[in-house]
Amino acid sequence: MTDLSSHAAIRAALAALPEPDDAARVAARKRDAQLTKPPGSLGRLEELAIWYAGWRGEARPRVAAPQILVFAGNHGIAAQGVSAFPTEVTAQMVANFEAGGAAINQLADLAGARLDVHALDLDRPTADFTQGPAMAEAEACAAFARGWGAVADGTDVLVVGEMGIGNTTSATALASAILGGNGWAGRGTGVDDAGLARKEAAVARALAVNADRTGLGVLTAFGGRELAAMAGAIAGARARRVPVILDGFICTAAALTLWAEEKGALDHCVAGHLSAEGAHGRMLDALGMAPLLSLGLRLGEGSGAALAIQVLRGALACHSGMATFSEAGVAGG
Ligand SMILES: O=C(O)c1ccc[n+]([C@@H]2O[C@H](COP(=O)([O-])O)[C@@H](O)[C@H]2O)c1
Ligand SMILES: Cc1cc2nc[nH]c2cc1C
Repeated sequence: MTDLSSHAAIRAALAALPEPDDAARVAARKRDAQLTKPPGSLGRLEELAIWYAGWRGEARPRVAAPQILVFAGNHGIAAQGVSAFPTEVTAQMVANFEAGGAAINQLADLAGARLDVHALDLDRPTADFTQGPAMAEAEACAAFARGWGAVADGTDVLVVGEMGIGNTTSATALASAILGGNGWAGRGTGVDDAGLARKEAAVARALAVNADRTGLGVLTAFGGRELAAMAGAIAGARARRVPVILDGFICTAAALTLWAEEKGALDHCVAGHLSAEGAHGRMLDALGMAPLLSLGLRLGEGSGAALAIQVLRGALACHSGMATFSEAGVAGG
């Protein structure tokens, strides 16, 4: 069992994460060059397939066992009037996930994905981070470990999603602390101008009150448990050589904390989509990631990333299934 019981232990685990398999990546690139298409004509699908092949250690892989993890948490900061919805909605939506009634249930079914929902102490919200850290170190580490351990045996691509009223304020504080600058706050579930001003004020106070600017430090200070669990799942997937498709604003903010610790920590991740939450694109730019889809979604739950599983499948169907020029007797390859 990997020790994840402190920031120091998690840092050691992050430093030990595996790199992609170079031989598989080279073989996949060679195969791509031989397929019956003009070079580069499958656009980003080509690099996507080669990236996936490297992480899986196979030159002709397929996605057979996608997993979607949804983590739910409640936030002390929600009491500051930073969301358009009441905090009870977090638990109510978890019940909806369990009954099969949410958007992510439909998209998981469509992708043939296993869906696991982890509700993290919903009746015990994190502390209001305008007063001090949202979590104690041990609490954040426990949530991180829960995420790390939630990746199922046999999973070959992971989507991480979340549900948590107030968590766009948490994600905004993370982005502000790690990337600096202003303008990270957006409308989340649909706050009005006054709500947006409250979010901005809350984040400014939070940054003044919490001094630690390391990735794990800010995750503990501003993160909900669901953000810590998402970070843990993203890192835990890497430990198992499972590529990850990132979802929207909150998921990317959780991922950003790993990047702040180790610049290569997200090499096994792609951005599934561009959220309509205003600053998501800026966050992806900072990570050097281009989203696969841009559909104006701002739901969370892993919804945009779940749709992007099918884009990855398309890339691999072509890469692994197409004939080469010599196999098909097509001239010019
Ligand atoms: O994924 C996104 O980009 C996204 C953008 C805006 C809102 N959300 C969802 O809305 C909730 C947080 O919004 P809020 O206004 O309560 O901070 C949370 O449950 C998220 O899943 C998600
Ligand atoms: C209804 C509802 C569903 C959600 N799913 C993810 N975040 C959400 C926020 C709300 C408010």
